[in-house]
Amino acid sequence: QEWEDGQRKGKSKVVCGYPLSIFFIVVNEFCERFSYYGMRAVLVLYFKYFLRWDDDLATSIYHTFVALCYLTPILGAIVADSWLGKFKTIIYLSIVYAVGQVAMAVSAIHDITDSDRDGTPDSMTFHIVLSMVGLFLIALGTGGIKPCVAAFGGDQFGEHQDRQRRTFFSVFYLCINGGSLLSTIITPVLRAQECGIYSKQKCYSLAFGVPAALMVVALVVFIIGSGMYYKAEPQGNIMLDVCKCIGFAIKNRYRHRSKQYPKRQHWMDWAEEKYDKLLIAQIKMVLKVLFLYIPLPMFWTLFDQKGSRWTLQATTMDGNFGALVIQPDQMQTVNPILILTLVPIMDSLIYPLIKKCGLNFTPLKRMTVGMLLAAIAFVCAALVQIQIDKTLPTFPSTSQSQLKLLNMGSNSVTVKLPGNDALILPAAQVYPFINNSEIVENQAITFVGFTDYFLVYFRFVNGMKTAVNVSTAAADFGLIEPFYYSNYSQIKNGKATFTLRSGSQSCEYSTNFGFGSSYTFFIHSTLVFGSNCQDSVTAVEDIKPNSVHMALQIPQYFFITAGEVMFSVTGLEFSYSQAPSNMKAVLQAGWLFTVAIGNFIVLIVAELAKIPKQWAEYVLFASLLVAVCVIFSIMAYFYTYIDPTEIEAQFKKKINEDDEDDKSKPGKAEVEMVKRDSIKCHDEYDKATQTKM
Ligand SMILES: CC(C)C[C@H](NC(=O)[C@@H](N)CC(C)C)C(=O)O
Repeated sequence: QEWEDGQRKGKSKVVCGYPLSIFFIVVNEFCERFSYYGMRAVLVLYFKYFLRWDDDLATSIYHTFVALCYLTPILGAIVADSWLGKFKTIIYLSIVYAVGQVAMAVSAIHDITDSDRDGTPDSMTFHIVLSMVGLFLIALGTGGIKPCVAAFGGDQFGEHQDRQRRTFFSVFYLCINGGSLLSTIITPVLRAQECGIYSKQKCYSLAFGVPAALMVVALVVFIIGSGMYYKAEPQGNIMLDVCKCIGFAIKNRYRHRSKQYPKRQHWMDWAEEKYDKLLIAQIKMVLKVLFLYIPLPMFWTLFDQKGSRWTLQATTMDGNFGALVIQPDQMQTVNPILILTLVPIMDSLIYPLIKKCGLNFTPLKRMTVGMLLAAIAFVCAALVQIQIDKTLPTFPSTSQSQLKLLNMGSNSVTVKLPGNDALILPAAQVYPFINNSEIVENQAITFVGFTDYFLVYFRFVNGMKTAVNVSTAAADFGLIEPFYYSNYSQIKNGKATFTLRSGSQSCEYSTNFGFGSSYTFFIHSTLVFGSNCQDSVTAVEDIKPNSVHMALQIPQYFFITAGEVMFSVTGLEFSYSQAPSNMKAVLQAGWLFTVAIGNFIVLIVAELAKIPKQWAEYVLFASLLVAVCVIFSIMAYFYTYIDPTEIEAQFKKKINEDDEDDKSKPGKAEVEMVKRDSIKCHDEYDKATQTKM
């Protein structure tokens, strides 16, 4: 260890107690996350509008890609810990990653296959194949380097630099969020530009090109620092050894299942006959941590719904912040913004304050609190949803029908529907009606999945005896025959002025459209062209404008982000500090694997539970996380913190002593030695694993 610390000191300058080398690592992470999140921000739109895929295909491919990005860390970690070492793995996979990003940028140049120069690619297959290859390379690169970069950063600190290493992981997390925040703001702006050689189209190539450039910058920065890094050597095919050792322990245990054989302290001790004591101890450390990871995916299940359920929730809310109008998906940037403020507050204020109060706020306690905060976030989301539901229109159930009765005449009429009381409908009025008798089954107008949050649906019903043309300054919505209605059309939210025209006569009607609303405009038979037609048109709200303000989502974002800081930042460092030296990247990959499983749980629970009320689904997720949190806290209570470096040092020392011993006393009975070693090993392992949760 001393030798390793000496190596670290010799390699890199120390600035304020921190090795200078970590500067290159955090800048690399910043650029890499910019590249990843920037590309991801426009990916679904690229699928939909460039490749012309439908929503379902676009969403499925998007989620498959994200899941793949969290599965490939295992591959990267195995390559790093067993074969190439972290440094070379990062370099090689970063090249793969940058090539993938360039492939994406090239795939988005429509001019390449646009031989008829009409602005659309002629060979979509070329663009699809190239972008899929690009995405595969990106998933391999980003996932592969992810566990290596974090662990490589941790490696730069010596044994007695725990505090500095903890700070490094916090800064590392800040860089992740700084990079992602910047890119999710910048790349949509780049996408909105128009570019092209023969014809101008939305500039996806630029939106992918800038992230590609940032990945190249990330690689160059990492290479510049190469002379300063401490590079731990890979120690052979460790994963294969681990699998073989576990397999042997299980087989050996089974062979000696009879009562005549004395029990051993740990089932892994059954590998002692064949395997190195150090390897067995290292496997024990890893298994203990992996066991503790079992409940963790539930946190990510809730966390990753920011991008899906919470964004959909925002589409039913009012994003008008005065001078600023926020798009539903832009609300997600609240998370990195809060990370950038909460991480320093936690590190420099909250944690030291808790310490001052004499409380031992251990990593596992922090993670438990983080889970509870995420559950609280979902309770907040449920409360907001209840408010939204109050403002939503009542849609008929599957056994009901919805009618809208329009009295187009100038006198009131009495309407009698089977099984209902008679009702009087005044002249020029509309009466929405939900009927239990199935007149036309389930005939409600539902607007699921607005194509654009800023668009509003409207239609006109013509109660006049002459045909009427409806137009705005920007569009003509066509002629509506007498006593007939137009199809629904879309218009931007805000104020709109319609021109109603019959022959050479016209009049104007103005109204205001709120976010997410839908209207039926009823033109009265009494309308006189040439005069003001404001009073001769009745606006009926099919769907009320969104009235619950998006700011109400801030508390849920606050709690989920506070939870993330306690859970994720701590978990990242915990996974590093509790891993044996030769399996640091592997445990980082195990940590990221919990994210992938969490994403699959979202799909499974949402598919199986099929809860009709969204607020109830939020409460279900919150309850599941609380239940999992209780299990986790019990498991954490029995977890004993270890110092892998110390354990490994003791084992190495003992093995050296044994070697000396063997040389001086040749022919000593092997069985005797195994027994004694086994006892010693347990003592050493126990000594080094003292602290509980
Ligand atoms: C799963 C996480 C460890 C991934 C981490 N994400 C974040 O830090 C988020 N707060 C970023 C935000 C933009 C979604 C990461 O490494 O990307």
